[in-house]
Amino acid sequence: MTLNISVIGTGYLGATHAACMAELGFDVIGVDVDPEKIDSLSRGDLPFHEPGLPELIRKHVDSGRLRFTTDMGEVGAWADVHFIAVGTPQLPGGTGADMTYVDAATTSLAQAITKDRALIVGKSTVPVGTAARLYDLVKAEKNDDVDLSLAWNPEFLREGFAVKDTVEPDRLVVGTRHEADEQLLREVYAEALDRSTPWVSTDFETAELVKVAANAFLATKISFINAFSEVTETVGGDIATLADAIGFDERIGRKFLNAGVGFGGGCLPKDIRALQTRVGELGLDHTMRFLNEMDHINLRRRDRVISLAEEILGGDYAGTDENHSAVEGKRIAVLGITFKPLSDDVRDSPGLDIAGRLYNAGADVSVYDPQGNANAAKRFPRLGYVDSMTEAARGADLVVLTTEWNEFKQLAPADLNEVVAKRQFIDARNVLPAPEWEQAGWTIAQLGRKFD
Ligand SMILES: NC(=O)c1ccc[n+]([C@@H]2O[C@H](COP(=O)([O-])OP(=O)(O)OC[C@H]3O[C@@H](n4cnc5c(N)ncnc54)[C@H](O)[C@@H]3O)[C@@H](O)[C@H]2O)c1
Ligand SMILES: O=c1ccn([C@@H]2O[C@H](COP(=O)(O)OP(=O)(O)O[C@H]3O[C@H](CO)[C@@H](O)[C@H](O)[C@H]3O)[C@@H](O)[C@H]2O)c(=O)[nH]1
Repeated sequence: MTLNISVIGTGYLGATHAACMAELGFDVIGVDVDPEKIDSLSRGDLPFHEPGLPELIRKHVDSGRLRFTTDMGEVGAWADVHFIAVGTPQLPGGTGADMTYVDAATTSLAQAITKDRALIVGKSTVPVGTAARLYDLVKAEKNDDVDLSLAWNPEFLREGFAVKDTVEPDRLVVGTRHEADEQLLREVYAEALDRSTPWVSTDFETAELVKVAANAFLATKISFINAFSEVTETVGGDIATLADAIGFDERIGRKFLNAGVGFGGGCLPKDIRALQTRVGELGLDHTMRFLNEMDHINLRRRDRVISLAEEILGGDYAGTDENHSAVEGKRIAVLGITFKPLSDDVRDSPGLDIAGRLYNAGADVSVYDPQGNANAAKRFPRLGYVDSMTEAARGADLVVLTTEWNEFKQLAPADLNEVVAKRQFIDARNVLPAPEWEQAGWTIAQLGRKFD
């Protein structure tokens, strides 16, 4: 018997998971409360940017193996395995995770299930203790005629590589309370298991904690190198060489040691905050206090870009008095508004934060991003969004590179020499060859390098 699969929540995670499950040969229905998203996906159109995913969605919508609906009743009567992939954003005005969506989705799903046997599988990133709570909730919903259970299977995909990470994950982690639930998940992931993908079978708490531990570790690596950036900016030295040199040690590794304007996105920042909040609720706030420092190091990188802009644009006056910033009235081009390349996601994006702060300080800010303009404009409509790098830089007193898209990494001084008003650049991702720019008459500041 082939399994029918539903995915509840069709955002970055859910739409990817649904399409990849269809690619693996299952019949899949994606469910969302957002009718516009469902209409778009039903036509085979992906409402966000993720390389390789539009082709997969279209392929399986056309083949009939992948459908989308807003009707929970439809999947309750149909699917054997239901993945929960709804959002767990930071609470408005708080630091903990907003569990409203996970709770609502799980409750309405459990009520809608009418099959004799079904398994609900949590994929969203949640505070430890959630799976046990939802397990009780789900069990309370059904009488003994229905064999309804719950498992936890956190997701580790990266935006920009979501399809590959889903189809060929580094590892699969499943938290279950029953052998039969684990066996069912082994059927779902049979293809990855055939390729000897590590299979970590564990309890609910470990499964939930593995996810937040992984993100906390990644955030720590980035902030670790960025803390050294603050030192090299003061004493001199080269942060990229330092990262290369420690990265040669296999115990450390070079990945996630790229110094720059730090981490953003819909995951790392909110997940380290939610983890601190959760351990605080458990009376263990001292254990994760270091993450508070990681968060601060990260946010200080954004401040550093603002102060460099003031320093460069202020000239001799170098900075800010009580009422005025040196960026006031200056034209600034911001290249890159997404939190990282290959995505249109602007959630907690360092580039958008910086562009907004420069605008609020009185600068005339012009923004170009290959994919992120539309999403950024929804959050910060007053910035000047344009369709090319050159348009953004035209007449600029300062160019700031905040996301390392390939087209920015390939930028040469000659592309902008005659376009800008002043040859002044902040490379907040350390991707340009500074000496070449200096030779072409540019003042270029890079994070992690001393700037005189
Ligand atoms: N984005 C990633 O790269 C990624 C990777 C791994 C894990 N995660 C985790 O996955 C979860 C989802 O993240 P995302 O980035 O896909 O979020 P998202 O905001 O892109 O998508 C969430 C979707 O859930 C829908 N939704 C909300 N309530 C619903 C309900 N009751 N029923 C059905 N649908 C509902 C929303 O309309 C939205 O389309 C989060 O917990 C996140 O931390 C995300
Ligand atoms: O050396 C580095 C590496 C990354 N970043 C920044 O860190 C952020 C996060 O990058 P990345 O982790 O690649 O993006 P996400 O798609 O948010 O993926 C993270 O968050 C997901 C959601 O939880 C997890 O599934 C992934 O495993 C985890 O990498 C971005 O702003 C990057 O610019 C750096 O500043 N320096």
